Amino acid sequence: KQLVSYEQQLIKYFQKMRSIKDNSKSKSRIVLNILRSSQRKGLLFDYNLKTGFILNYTVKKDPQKYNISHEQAQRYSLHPQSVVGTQLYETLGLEGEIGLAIKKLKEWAAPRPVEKNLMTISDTVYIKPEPLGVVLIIGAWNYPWAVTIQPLIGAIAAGNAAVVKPSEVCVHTAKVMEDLLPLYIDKELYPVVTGGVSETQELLRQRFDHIFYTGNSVVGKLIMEAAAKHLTPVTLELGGKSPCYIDRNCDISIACRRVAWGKYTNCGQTCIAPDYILCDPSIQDRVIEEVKKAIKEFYTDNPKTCPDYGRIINQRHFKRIINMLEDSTIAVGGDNDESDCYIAPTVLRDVKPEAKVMQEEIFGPLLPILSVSGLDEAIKFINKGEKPLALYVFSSDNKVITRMADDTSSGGLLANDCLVHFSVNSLPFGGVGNSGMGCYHGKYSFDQLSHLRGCLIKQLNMEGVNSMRYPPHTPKKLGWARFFILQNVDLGWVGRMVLLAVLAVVAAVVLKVSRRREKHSPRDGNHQRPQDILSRHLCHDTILLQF
Ligand SMILES: NC(=O)c1ccc[n+]([C@@H]2O[C@H](COP(=O)([O-])OP(=O)(O)OC[C@H]3O[C@@H](n4cnc5c(N)ncnc54)[C@H](O)[C@@H]3O)[C@@H](O)[C@H]2O)c1
Ligand SMILES: CCCCCCCCCCCCC/C=C/C=O
Repeated sequence: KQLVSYEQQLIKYFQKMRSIKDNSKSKSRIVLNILRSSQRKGLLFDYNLKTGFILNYTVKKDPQKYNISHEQAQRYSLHPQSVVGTQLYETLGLEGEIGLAIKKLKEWAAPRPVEKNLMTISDTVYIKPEPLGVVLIIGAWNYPWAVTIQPLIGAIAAGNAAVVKPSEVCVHTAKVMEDLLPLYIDKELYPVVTGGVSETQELLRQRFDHIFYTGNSVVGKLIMEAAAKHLTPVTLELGGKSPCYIDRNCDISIACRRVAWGKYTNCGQTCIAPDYILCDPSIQDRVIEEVKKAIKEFYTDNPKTCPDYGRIINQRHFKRIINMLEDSTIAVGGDNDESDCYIAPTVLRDVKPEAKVMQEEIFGPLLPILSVSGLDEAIKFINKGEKPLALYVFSSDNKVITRMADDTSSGGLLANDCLVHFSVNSLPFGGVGNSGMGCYHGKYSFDQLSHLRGCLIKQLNMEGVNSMRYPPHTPKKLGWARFFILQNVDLGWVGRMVLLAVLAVVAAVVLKVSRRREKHSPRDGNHQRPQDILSRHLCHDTILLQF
């Protein structure tokens, strides 16, 4: 029944949409105008429930079609990962996010009651999440589905329209996205705009209600600058060098297998890949041996022919990464082939902080090891740099983990593993400082792309209670105000009813008493403390006890 009514609403809505004349100047302005007018119709929320079903249906019930896009992607080298790997790292998470949004949407979108003080005890006080309007989503190339569609799920759930701008670097994925998305979600509400820097800049000249950008920090600053012109809020999902401290006191073999997985997945082109290892020099050789073993276990003796080992996205990035090898000592790997954008899983030993590889985010399969004398020095080193997107610590000693958590700051912190926090949708995902601002995943995406509107609904009765805030202001009234405002209450349902009754009586009595006194005394005469009035006219102690 509900779906039929959505259907009817939609038919009416699209009829109206079609009648909107295409008279705007630029393409992006047309898109924005359409989105704005549709957003105002207030139909998005209902519509999105249905969209959610469709997306879910597509993913879960039509795997053949779903897989074809991956095979197609693979055929055109859309993504430098295996077909299965793409699903594991990219679309599995999306399925989870869609499922969660559908399951929780009503709960997330419902008004959220908040704590009240005595002043507002009889009012309805709540937060009402509402759509922001039109969101611009600018994706990056390294996990083009995950980092573009995941924010889109949040935007849809929160009732926004969204312009999706996939990265031009993964040119074929962008094309597939442009072709496929309109098959599943409405192209008028969620248009895909492809193109490079100039198209993105043209989009950025328009006024959006939120910009969700994933990419590097340099462009992040440009995005923020453009957004500032319209006071548009931004979410910046950036990168940086994510440190990995391996404590002497840990199972080095397991630690290194997990680090190798985190580093070499997608050929190191992961925003949260462990960028470099910090460890005591006494365990360096062991670390190298164990990482080497893990590389062989995951990618065979010849990673170049292993379908699970990726390639660097393009030759520009290939050259950038190879240049970083210049002043460091290779302990494992190092072989490469420019024509194939191949760089073997590589470990660098005894790396100095001044080395080239330590000057910027690596974003490739190089794993430098730097010596530190222990936890203190590791913390010092980490705190000298920018706040990273992820921070990894491997130790069997919980005190080491706690100290690392207490004495550093980063977007996320993971102990004894790598990457997996990205897949926990109850955790906020995002950076801090140079690694970004804002966060998403699960409910955090919904909240990030909603306006959390504070609402207080009062009735027009009980005016007596308000006299304490109306002029003339007197110390006596201030005393009452202090009493009513500073006491937060959470009495439960029964307690609230009792308190309400008591307050009504108090208010009535106080009002009556003060009116009688005002009749008999000058305007700013003897001040009496509220407590005195109470104790004289009511059973003071009983009331305080109830409070
Ligand atoms: N925090 C995260 O979730 C996350 C995820 C993936 C990647 N990253 C980070 O992203 C970086 C890699 O991505 P990238 O920046 O190479 O991706 P990219 O080159 O694909 O750029 C990202 C987006 O910015 C746009 N863009 C590029 N230059 C622009 C300009 N001058 N003006 C306006 N828009 C412009 C592109 O069109 C693209 O859509 C790494 O630093 C990585 O750590 C972060
Ligand atoms: C039981 C298997 C769980 C596998 C979970 C894998 C999660 C890894 C996530 C990788 C990161 C994907 C998106 C990254 C964006 C940044 O570049």
